[in-house]
Amino acid sequence: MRVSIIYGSKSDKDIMSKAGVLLGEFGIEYKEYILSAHRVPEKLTEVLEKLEKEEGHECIIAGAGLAAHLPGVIASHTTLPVIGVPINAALGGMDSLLSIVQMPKSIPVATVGINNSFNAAMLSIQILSLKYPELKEKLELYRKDMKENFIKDSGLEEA
Ligand SMILES: Nc1c(C(=O)O)ncn1[C@@H]1O[C@H](COP(=O)(O)O)[C@@H](O)[C@H]1O
Repeated sequence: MRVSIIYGSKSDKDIMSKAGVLLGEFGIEYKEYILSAHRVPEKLTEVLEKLEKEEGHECIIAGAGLAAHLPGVIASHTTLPVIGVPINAALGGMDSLLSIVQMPKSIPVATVGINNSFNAAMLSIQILSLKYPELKEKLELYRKDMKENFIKDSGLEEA
């Protein structure tokens, strides 16, 4: 099982790398690519073709800031699920959020919160868990631990 993490500039790296950390914890193979629909459109098409057809990637996480066309353009080239991460490069990230979430009918991008690449990874894991039962088990365990830790940390045990 493989996931691609694609982002528009090396300036997005710190935010987007958090997705890889979570995927790694779940034992999911991933590859990071810095690609831009605006700056290297031909290269983007080339890589997309390869990652789906030759490398068997099953889900794509795509992050970009400013006029964030990258996730939408990626979605237009593939039927793999694309999860968009709006990045705060200006205007608090609102420009990017709106660019990513407001896709025209037929080409959706599942959009998470601004800078929330962690949730993008989580959603990709949930999507893959439909196909891989061992992943579903790990997710259920993750949720159980999260709940227990929340109860412990917030003092709810005593309540
Ligand atoms: N939105 C896009 C695209 C695209 O959509 O193709 N390519 C780069 N970018 C974004 O531009 C911002 C500034 O990039 P630089 O820091 O390289 O100038 C980054 O957040 C990147 O994702």
